[in-house]
Amino acid sequence: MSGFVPSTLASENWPFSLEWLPQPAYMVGGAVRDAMLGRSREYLDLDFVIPSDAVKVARTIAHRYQAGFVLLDPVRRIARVVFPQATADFAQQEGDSLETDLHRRDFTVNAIAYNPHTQEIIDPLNGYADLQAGVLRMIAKANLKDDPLRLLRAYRQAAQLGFTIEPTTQAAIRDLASHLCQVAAERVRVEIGYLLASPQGHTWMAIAENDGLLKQFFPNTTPESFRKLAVVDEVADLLAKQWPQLGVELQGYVRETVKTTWLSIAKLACLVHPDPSVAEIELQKLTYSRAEIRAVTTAVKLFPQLKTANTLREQYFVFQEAGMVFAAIAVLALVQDILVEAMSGDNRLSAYSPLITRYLNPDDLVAHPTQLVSGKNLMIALDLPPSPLVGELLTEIAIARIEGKVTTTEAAIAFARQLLEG
Ligand SMILES: Nc1ccn([C@@H]2O[C@H](COP(=O)(O)OP(=O)(O)OP(=O)(O)O)[C@@H](O)[C@H]2O)c(=O)n1
Ligand SMILES: [Mg+2]
Repeated sequence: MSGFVPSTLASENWPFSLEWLPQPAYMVGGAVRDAMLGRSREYLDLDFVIPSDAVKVARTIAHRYQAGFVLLDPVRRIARVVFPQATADFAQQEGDSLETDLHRRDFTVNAIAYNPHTQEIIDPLNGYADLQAGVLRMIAKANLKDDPLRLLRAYRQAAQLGFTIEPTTQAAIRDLASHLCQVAAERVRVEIGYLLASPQGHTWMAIAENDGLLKQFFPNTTPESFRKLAVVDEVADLLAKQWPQLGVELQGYVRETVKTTWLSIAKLACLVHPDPSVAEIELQKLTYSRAEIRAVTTAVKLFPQLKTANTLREQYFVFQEAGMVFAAIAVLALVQDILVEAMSGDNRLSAYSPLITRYLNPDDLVAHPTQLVSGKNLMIALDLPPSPLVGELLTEIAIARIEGKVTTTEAAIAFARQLLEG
Protein backbone atom coordinates (compact mmCIF):
# COMPACT_ATOMS: atom_id res chain seq x y z
CA MET A 1 0.00 0.00 0.00
CA SER A 2 1.40 3.37 -0.90
CA GLY A 3 0.49 6.74 -2.24
CA PHE A 4 -2.15 9.20 -1.26
CA VAL A 5 -5.80 8.94 -2.21
CA PRO A 6 -6.86 11.88 -4.38
CA SER A 7 -10.37 13.16 -3.74
CA THR A 8 -11.12 13.04 -7.47
CA LEU A 9 -11.25 9.25 -7.20
CA ALA A 10 -14.26 9.39 -4.89
CA SER A 11 -17.41 7.75 -6.14
CA GLU A 12 -19.29 11.08 -5.88
CA ASN A 13 -17.65 11.92 -9.21
CA TRP A 14 -18.93 8.79 -10.94
CA PRO A 15 -21.93 8.60 -13.19
CA PHE A 16 -23.46 5.91 -10.95
CA SER A 17 -23.76 5.23 -7.25
CA LEU A 18 -21.18 3.12 -5.39
CA GLU A 19 -23.91 0.90 -3.92
CA TRP A 20 -24.24 -0.84 -7.31
CA LEU A 21 -20.72 -2.22 -7.10
CA PRO A 22 -20.19 -5.53 -5.31
CA GLN A 23 -17.52 -5.87 -2.60
CA PRO A 24 -14.76 -6.06 -3.44
CA ALA A 25 -14.48 -4.08 -6.68
CA TYR A 26 -11.55 -2.05 -7.90
CA MET A 27 -11.00 0.94 -10.07
CA VAL A 28 -7.86 0.62 -12.23
CA GLY A 29 -6.08 2.05 -15.24
CA GLY A 30 -6.04 5.55 -16.65
CA ALA A 31 -8.60 7.11 -14.31
CA VAL A 32 -6.63 6.12 -11.20
CA ARG A 33 -3.33 7.11 -12.80
CA ASP A 34 -4.60 10.51 -13.94
CA ALA A 35 -6.31 11.26 -10.62
CA MET A 36 -3.04 10.58 -8.79
CA LEU A 37 -1.27 12.86 -11.23
CA GLY A 38 -3.84 15.57 -10.60
CA ARG A 39 -4.54 15.43 -14.31
CA SER A 40 -8.09 16.25 -15.30
CA ARG A 41 -9.74 14.22 -18.03
CA GLU A 42 -11.92 15.77 -20.68
CA TYR A 43 -14.10 12.74 -20.85
CA LEU A 44 -14.50 10.44 -17.87
CA ASP A 45 -13.54 6.88 -18.76
CA LEU A 46 -13.54 4.55 -15.79
CA ASP A 47 -12.22 1.00 -15.62
CA PHE A 48 -13.34 -1.46 -12.97
CA VAL A 49 -12.11 -4.91 -12.12
CA ILE A 50 -14.59 -7.19 -10.44
CA PRO A 51 -13.74 -10.70 -9.17
CA SER A 52 -16.94 -12.27 -10.48
CA ASP A 53 -20.08 -11.46 -12.47
CA ALA A 54 -18.51 -8.36 -14.06
CA VAL A 55 -20.83 -8.45 -17.07
CA LYS A 56 -23.88 -8.90 -14.86
CA VAL A 57 -22.88 -5.91 -12.74
CA ALA A 58 -22.47 -3.82 -15.89
CA ARG A 59 -25.83 -4.92 -17.23
CA THR A 60 -27.56 -4.08 -13.97
CA ILE A 61 -26.02 -0.60 -13.81
CA ALA A 62 -26.83 0.10 -17.46
CA HIS A 63 -30.43 -0.94 -16.81
CA ARG A 64 -30.78 1.09 -13.61
CA TYR A 65 -29.39 4.28 -15.24
CA GLN A 66 -30.88 3.68 -18.69
CA ALA A 67 -27.35 3.86 -20.07
CA GLY A 68 -25.97 2.08 -23.13
CA PHE A 69 -24.59 -1.43 -22.72
CA VAL A 70 -21.92 -3.02 -24.93
CA LEU A 71 -20.46 -6.47 -24.39
CA LEU A 72 -16.87 -5.72 -25.41
CA ASP A 73 -15.35 -9.14 -24.92
CA PRO A 74 -17.55 -12.13 -24.13
CA VAL A 75 -14.54 -14.42 -23.56
CA ARG A 76 -12.64 -12.20 -21.13
CA ARG A 77 -15.98 -10.91 -19.85
CA ILE A 78 -15.60 -7.18 -20.32
CA ALA A 79 -18.62 -4.94 -20.74
CA ARG A 80 -19.01 -1.20 -21.23
CA VAL A 81 -21.71 1.07 -19.87
CA VAL A 82 -22.07 4.29 -21.82
CA PHE A 83 -23.44 7.29 -19.91
CA PRO A 84 -24.05 10.69 -21.53
CA GLN A 85 -20.87 12.17 -19.99
CA ALA A 86 -18.78 9.09 -19.24
CA THR A 87 -18.14 5.46 -19.98
CA ALA A 88 -17.36 2.74 -17.48
CA ASP A 89 -15.77 -0.59 -18.40
CA PHE A 90 -16.32 -3.58 -16.15
CA ALA A 91 -13.84 -6.43 -16.52
CA GLN A 92 -13.73 -9.76 -14.86
CA GLN A 93 -10.59 -9.99 -12.73
CA GLU A 94 -7.82 -11.89 -14.55
CA GLY A 95 -6.45 -14.68 -12.39
CA ASP A 96 -7.54 -15.43 -8.87
CA SER A 97 -6.44 -12.27 -7.14
CA LEU A 98 -6.30 -8.56 -7.84
CA GLU A 99 -2.50 -8.77 -7.63
CA THR A 100 -2.42 -11.33 -10.43
CA ASP A 101 -4.68 -9.12 -12.51
CA LEU A 102 -2.43 -6.09 -11.97
CA HIS A 103 0.67 -8.12 -12.84
CA ARG A 104 -0.79 -8.87 -16.28
CA ARG A 105 -1.11 -5.23 -17.31
CA ASP A 106 1.20 -3.11 -19.43
CA PHE A 107 2.99 -0.48 -17.33
CA THR A 108 3.40 0.00 -13.60
CA VAL A 109 1.65 3.39 -13.66
CA ASN A 110 -1.38 1.68 -15.20
CA ALA A 111 -1.42 -1.07 -12.58
CA ILE A 112 -2.52 0.92 -9.55
CA ALA A 113 -5.88 -0.09 -8.12
CA TYR A 114 -8.31 1.82 -5.90
CA ASN A 115 -10.87 0.12 -3.71
CA PRO A 116 -13.80 2.55 -3.57
CA HIS A 117 -15.45 0.75 -0.65
CA THR A 118 -12.41 1.03 1.63
CA GLN A 119 -10.83 4.00 -0.17
CA GLU A 120 -7.55 2.14 -0.28
CA ILE A 121 -4.87 2.35 -2.95
CA ILE A 122 -3.38 -1.01 -3.91
CA ASP A 123 -0.05 -0.62 -5.66
CA PRO A 124 1.96 -3.86 -5.62
CA LEU A 125 4.11 -2.80 -8.59
CA ASN A 126 5.15 0.56 -7.15
CA GLY A 127 3.38 2.43 -9.86
CA TYR A 128 3.10 5.49 -7.66
CA ALA A 129 6.89 5.88 -7.48
CA ASP A 130 7.05 5.70 -11.29
CA LEU A 131 4.21 8.20 -11.54
CA GLN A 132 6.16 10.62 -9.41
CA ALA A 133 9.27 10.05 -11.50
CA GLY A 134 7.27 10.39 -14.72
CA VAL A 135 8.40 7.04 -16.02
CA LEU A 136 6.68 4.35 -18.05
CA ARG A 137 8.10 1.04 -16.89
CA MET A 138 6.91 -2.30 -18.24
CA ILE A 139 5.67 -4.85 -15.75
CA ALA A 140 7.30 -7.66 -17.72
CA LYS A 141 8.62 -8.08 -21.22
CA ALA A 142 6.30 -11.05 -21.65
CA ASN A 143 3.32 -8.74 -21.06
CA LEU A 144 4.39 -6.56 -23.97
CA LYS A 145 4.67 -9.62 -26.15
CA ASP A 146 1.21 -10.84 -25.03
CA ASP A 147 -0.39 -7.76 -26.49
CA PRO A 148 2.07 -5.96 -28.77
CA LEU A 149 -0.17 -2.90 -28.98
CA ARG A 150 1.40 -2.08 -25.64
CA LEU A 151 4.65 -1.35 -27.50
CA LEU A 152 3.00 1.61 -29.17
CA ARG A 153 0.96 2.57 -26.11
CA ALA A 154 4.22 3.40 -24.34
CA TYR A 155 5.00 6.17 -26.85
CA ARG A 156 1.43 7.41 -26.92
CA GLN A 157 1.20 7.63 -23.14
CA ALA A 158 4.67 9.18 -22.87
CA ALA A 159 3.45 11.90 -25.27
CA GLN A 160 0.17 12.44 -23.46
CA LEU A 161 1.59 12.40 -19.94
CA GLY A 162 4.92 14.10 -20.63
CA PHE A 163 6.68 10.96 -19.34
CA THR A 164 9.80 9.12 -20.44
CA ILE A 165 10.15 5.44 -21.20
CA GLU A 166 12.44 3.65 -18.77
CA PRO A 167 15.57 2.40 -20.66
CA THR A 168 15.13 -1.36 -20.05
CA THR A 169 11.53 -1.05 -21.17
CA GLN A 170 12.56 0.83 -24.29
CA ALA A 171 15.17 -1.81 -25.08
CA ALA A 172 12.51 -4.53 -24.72
CA ILE A 173 10.21 -2.60 -27.04
CA ARG A 174 12.93 -2.28 -29.68
CA ASP A 175 13.52 -5.96 -29.43
CA LEU A 176 9.83 -6.80 -29.85
CA ALA A 177 9.06 -4.12 -32.45
CA SER A 178 8.29 -6.58 -35.24
CA HIS A 179 5.47 -8.06 -33.14
CA LEU A 180 3.40 -4.95 -33.60
CA CYS A 181 2.26 -6.24 -36.99
CA GLN A 182 0.28 -8.98 -35.22
CA VAL A 183 -2.06 -6.40 -33.77
CA ALA A 184 -5.34 -5.48 -35.50
CA ALA A 185 -4.57 -2.44 -37.68
CA GLU A 186 -7.55 -0.62 -36.27
CA ARG A 187 -6.04 -0.60 -32.78
CA VAL A 188 -2.74 0.69 -34.18
CA ARG A 189 -4.62 3.46 -35.98
CA VAL A 190 -6.23 4.58 -32.72
CA GLU A 191 -2.82 4.89 -31.03
CA ILE A 192 -1.38 6.79 -34.00
CA GLY A 193 -4.41 9.06 -33.82
CA TYR A 194 -3.67 9.89 -30.18
CA LEU A 195 -0.03 10.56 -31.05
CA LEU A 196 -0.96 12.90 -33.87
CA ALA A 197 -3.43 14.74 -31.65
CA SER A 198 -0.93 15.25 -28.84
CA PRO A 199 1.25 18.40 -28.85
CA GLN A 200 4.37 16.37 -28.00
CA GLY A 201 3.30 13.57 -30.33
CA HIS A 202 5.84 14.36 -33.03
CA THR A 203 8.77 13.86 -30.63
CA TRP A 204 7.48 10.44 -29.65
CA MET A 205 6.56 9.53 -33.22
CA ALA A 206 10.19 10.16 -34.15
CA ILE A 207 11.41 8.01 -31.26
CA ALA A 208 8.92 5.27 -32.15
CA GLU A 209 10.22 5.38 -35.71
CA ASN A 210 13.78 5.11 -34.43
CA ASP A 211 12.80 2.13 -32.32
CA GLY A 212 11.37 0.36 -35.35
CA LEU A 213 7.65 0.63 -34.63
CA LEU A 214 6.44 2.77 -37.51
CA LYS A 215 8.31 1.50 -40.59
CA GLN A 216 5.77 -1.26 -41.11
CA PHE A 217 2.91 1.26 -41.37
CA PHE A 218 4.66 4.19 -43.04
CA PRO A 219 7.37 2.45 -45.09
CA ASN A 220 8.13 5.55 -47.14
CA THR A 221 9.09 8.02 -44.46
CA THR A 222 12.50 9.70 -44.42
CA PRO A 223 14.13 11.77 -41.66
CA GLU A 224 12.64 14.76 -43.48
CA SER A 225 9.10 13.39 -42.92
CA PHE A 226 9.64 13.60 -39.17
CA ARG A 227 11.25 17.03 -39.39
CA LYS A 228 8.16 18.21 -41.21
CA LEU A 229 5.89 16.56 -38.69
CA ALA A 230 7.73 18.40 -35.94
CA VAL A 231 6.85 21.85 -37.29
CA VAL A 232 3.22 21.25 -38.29
CA ASP A 233 1.87 22.47 -34.95
CA GLU A 234 4.08 25.58 -35.00
CA VAL A 235 3.05 26.45 -38.52
CA ALA A 236 -0.61 25.90 -37.66
CA ASP A 237 -0.20 28.31 -34.72
CA LEU A 238 1.38 30.86 -37.02
CA LEU A 239 -1.58 30.60 -39.39
CA ALA A 240 -4.10 30.67 -36.56
CA LYS A 241 -2.56 33.82 -35.14
CA GLN A 242 -3.06 35.69 -38.36
CA TRP A 243 -6.33 34.02 -39.37
CA PRO A 244 -8.16 32.73 -36.27
CA GLN A 245 -10.87 31.20 -38.44
CA LEU A 246 -8.27 28.97 -40.10
CA GLY A 247 -7.10 27.86 -36.64
CA VAL A 248 -10.65 26.92 -35.71
CA GLU A 249 -11.01 24.92 -38.93
CA LEU A 250 -7.78 23.01 -38.29
CA GLN A 251 -9.11 21.87 -34.92
CA GLY A 252 -12.38 20.71 -36.51
CA TYR A 253 -13.16 17.11 -37.39
CA VAL A 254 -13.08 15.72 -40.92
CA ARG A 255 -16.51 14.24 -40.17
CA GLU A 256 -18.55 14.15 -36.99
CA THR A 257 -18.25 10.38 -37.12
CA VAL A 258 -14.54 10.50 -37.88
CA LYS A 259 -12.87 12.27 -35.00
CA THR A 260 -9.73 13.14 -36.91
CA THR A 261 -8.92 16.85 -37.10
CA TRP A 262 -7.74 18.62 -40.24
CA LEU A 263 -4.51 19.25 -38.40
CA SER A 264 -4.02 15.49 -38.00
CA ILE A 265 -4.71 15.13 -41.73
CA ALA A 266 -1.80 17.50 -42.39
CA LYS A 267 0.41 15.40 -40.11
CA LEU A 268 -0.58 12.15 -41.81
CA ALA A 269 0.25 13.79 -45.12
CA CYS A 270 3.84 14.22 -43.86
CA LEU A 271 4.12 10.48 -43.23
CA VAL A 272 2.62 8.87 -46.30
CA HIS A 273 4.21 8.30 -49.70
CA PRO A 274 4.16 11.45 -51.85
CA ASP A 275 2.34 9.57 -54.59
CA PRO A 276 -1.37 9.76 -53.64
CA SER A 277 -2.14 6.29 -54.98
CA VAL A 278 0.57 4.72 -52.80
CA ALA A 279 -0.54 6.87 -49.85
CA GLU A 280 -4.05 5.53 -50.31
CA ILE A 281 -2.87 1.94 -49.96
CA GLU A 282 -0.84 2.75 -46.84
CA LEU A 283 -3.85 4.37 -45.21
CA GLN A 284 -6.24 1.63 -46.26
CA LYS A 285 -4.03 -0.92 -44.51
CA LEU A 286 -4.34 1.15 -41.35
CA THR A 287 -8.14 1.07 -41.78
CA TYR A 288 -8.54 4.82 -42.21
CA SER A 289 -11.99 5.78 -43.46
CA ARG A 290 -12.65 6.92 -47.01
CA ALA A 291 -13.14 10.49 -45.81
CA GLU A 292 -9.76 10.52 -44.08
CA ILE A 293 -7.97 8.89 -47.01
CA ARG A 294 -9.49 11.35 -49.46
CA ALA A 295 -8.47 14.24 -47.27
CA VAL A 296 -4.86 13.07 -46.98
CA THR A 297 -4.43 12.21 -50.66
CA THR A 298 -5.98 15.52 -51.70
CA ALA A 299 -3.62 17.35 -49.35
CA VAL A 300 -0.58 15.45 -50.64
CA LYS A 301 -1.51 16.16 -54.23
CA LEU A 302 -2.45 19.82 -53.90
CA PHE A 303 -0.05 21.44 -51.46
CA PRO A 304 2.76 21.85 -54.05
CA GLN A 305 0.27 23.60 -56.36
CA LEU A 306 -0.50 26.32 -53.84
CA LYS A 307 2.77 28.05 -54.60
CA THR A 308 2.29 27.96 -58.36
CA ALA A 309 -1.41 28.83 -58.57
CA ASN A 310 -0.94 32.36 -59.89
CA THR A 311 -3.70 32.87 -62.45
CA LEU A 312 -7.33 33.06 -61.34
CA ARG A 313 -7.97 29.99 -63.45
CA GLU A 314 -5.32 27.98 -61.59
CA GLN A 315 -6.59 29.23 -58.27
CA TYR A 316 -10.15 28.32 -59.20
CA PHE A 317 -9.15 24.70 -59.87
CA VAL A 318 -7.09 24.43 -56.67
CA PHE A 319 -10.03 25.67 -54.59
CA GLN A 320 -12.45 23.38 -56.40
CA GLU A 321 -10.35 20.34 -55.71
CA ALA A 322 -9.29 21.32 -52.20
CA GLY A 323 -12.68 22.09 -50.70
CA MET A 324 -12.53 21.66 -46.93
CA VAL A 325 -8.96 20.30 -47.15
CA PHE A 326 -7.69 23.82 -47.88
CA ALA A 327 -6.59 24.62 -44.32
CA ALA A 328 -4.47 21.45 -44.11
CA ILE A 329 -3.03 22.22 -47.56
CA ALA A 330 -2.03 25.72 -46.45
CA VAL A 331 -0.22 24.23 -43.44
CA LEU A 332 1.64 21.75 -45.63
CA ALA A 333 2.63 24.35 -48.20
CA LEU A 334 4.09 26.53 -45.46
CA VAL A 335 5.84 23.60 -43.79
CA GLN A 336 7.44 22.71 -47.12
CA ASP A 337 8.59 26.26 -47.83
CA ILE A 338 9.94 27.00 -44.39
CA LEU A 339 11.55 23.65 -43.66
CA VAL A 340 12.59 22.22 -47.00
CA GLU A 341 13.13 25.37 -49.02
CA ALA A 342 14.40 27.26 -45.96
CA MET A 343 12.30 30.31 -46.76
CA SER A 344 11.26 32.79 -44.09
CA GLY A 345 7.94 32.10 -42.37
CA ASP A 346 6.76 35.71 -42.51
CA ASN A 347 7.53 35.93 -46.22
CA ARG A 348 5.64 32.78 -46.98
CA LEU A 349 2.72 33.83 -44.84
CA SER A 350 2.32 36.98 -46.90
CA ALA A 351 2.88 35.02 -50.11
CA TYR A 352 -0.13 32.82 -49.32
CA SER A 353 -2.16 35.63 -47.83
CA PRO A 354 -4.18 36.41 -51.02
CA LEU A 355 -5.26 32.76 -51.40
CA ILE A 356 -6.09 32.38 -47.73
CA THR A 357 -8.06 35.62 -47.77
CA ARG A 358 -10.05 34.35 -50.73
CA TYR A 359 -10.71 31.06 -49.00
CA LEU A 360 -11.96 32.76 -45.85
CA ASN A 361 -14.25 35.12 -47.75
CA PRO A 362 -17.53 33.32 -48.51
CA ASP A 363 -18.33 35.93 -51.19
CA ASP A 364 -15.10 35.35 -53.09
CA LEU A 365 -16.07 33.87 -56.44
CA VAL A 366 -12.70 32.24 -57.10
CA ALA A 367 -12.82 30.21 -53.90
CA HIS A 368 -16.60 29.91 -53.63
CA PRO A 369 -18.10 30.24 -57.10
CA THR A 370 -21.82 30.62 -57.61
CA GLN A 371 -23.57 29.99 -60.92
CA LEU A 372 -24.71 32.72 -63.29
CA VAL A 373 -26.61 30.05 -65.16
CA SER A 374 -27.55 26.50 -64.19
CA GLY A 375 -26.68 23.48 -66.29
CA LYS A 376 -30.34 22.95 -67.04
CA ASN A 377 -30.91 26.49 -68.28
CA LEU A 378 -27.75 26.35 -70.33
CA MET A 379 -28.95 23.16 -72.03
CA ILE A 380 -32.30 24.77 -72.83
CA ALA A 381 -30.77 28.01 -74.10
CA LEU A 382 -28.25 26.26 -76.33
CA ASP A 383 -30.40 23.23 -77.14
CA LEU A 384 -27.78 20.84 -75.81
CA PRO A 385 -28.30 17.24 -74.70
CA PRO A 386 -26.93 16.28 -71.25
CA SER A 387 -23.22 15.50 -71.59
CA PRO A 388 -19.88 16.29 -69.92
CA LEU A 389 -19.68 19.21 -72.34
CA VAL A 390 -22.28 21.05 -70.23
CA GLY A 391 -20.04 20.77 -67.17
CA GLU A 392 -17.07 22.05 -69.15
CA LEU A 393 -19.07 25.04 -70.36
CA LEU A 394 -20.20 25.81 -66.80
CA THR A 395 -16.57 25.75 -65.67
CA GLU A 396 -15.53 28.10 -68.46
CA ILE A 397 -18.39 30.45 -67.57
CA ALA A 398 -17.33 30.44 -63.92
CA ILE A 399 -13.76 31.27 -64.89
CA ALA A 400 -14.86 33.94 -67.38
CA ARG A 401 -16.90 35.44 -64.58
CA ILE A 402 -14.02 35.66 -62.11
CA GLU A 403 -11.88 37.12 -64.89
CA GLY A 404 -14.55 39.79 -65.31
CA LYS A 405 -15.43 38.73 -68.87
CA VAL A 406 -19.12 38.03 -68.10
CA THR A 407 -21.35 39.45 -65.39
CA THR A 408 -24.93 38.54 -66.36
CA THR A 409 -26.81 35.36 -67.25
CA GLU A 410 -27.35 36.55 -70.81
CA ALA A 411 -23.66 37.29 -71.25
CA ALA A 412 -22.82 33.88 -69.78
CA ILE A 413 -25.04 32.10 -72.29
CA ALA A 414 -23.65 34.15 -75.17
CA PHE A 415 -20.14 33.33 -73.98
CA ALA A 416 -20.92 29.61 -73.98
CA ARG A 417 -22.46 29.84 -77.44
CA GLN A 418 -19.31 31.51 -78.69
CA LEU A 419 -17.19 28.73 -77.22
CA LEU A 420 -19.34 26.13 -78.98
CA GLU A 421 -19.10 27.86 -82.30
CA GLY A 422 -15.48 28.84 -81.99
N1 LIG B 1 -3.28 -3.02 -24.38
C1 LIG B 1 -3.62 -2.73 -23.12
C2 LIG B 1 -4.68 -1.85 -22.85
C3 LIG B 1 -5.01 -1.58 -21.54
N2 LIG B 1 -4.32 -2.18 -20.53
C4 LIG B 1 -4.70 -1.94 -19.13
O1 LIG B 1 -6.05 -1.49 -19.07
C5 LIG B 1 -6.12 -0.17 -18.53
C6 LIG B 1 -7.21 0.64 -19.20
O2 LIG B 1 -6.98 0.68 -20.58
P1 LIG B 1 -7.27 1.94 -21.49
O3 LIG B 1 -8.50 2.65 -21.03
O4 LIG B 1 -7.17 1.49 -22.89
O5 LIG B 1 -6.01 2.88 -21.27
P2 LIG B 1 -5.70 3.87 -20.12
O6 LIG B 1 -4.37 3.50 -19.55
O7 LIG B 1 -6.85 3.97 -19.21
O8 LIG B 1 -5.44 5.21 -20.88
P3 LIG B 1 -6.49 6.29 -21.40
O9 LIG B 1 -7.84 5.84 -21.05
O10 LIG B 1 -6.04 7.54 -20.74
O11 LIG B 1 -6.25 6.30 -22.87
C7 LIG B 1 -4.72 0.37 -18.69
O12 LIG B 1 -4.44 1.40 -17.78
C8 LIG B 1 -3.87 -0.87 -18.45
O13 LIG B 1 -3.82 -1.19 -17.08
C9 LIG B 1 -3.27 -3.04 -20.81
O14 LIG B 1 -2.64 -3.55 -19.90
N3 LIG B 1 -2.93 -3.30 -22.11
MG1 LIG C 1 -8.88 4.28 -19.82
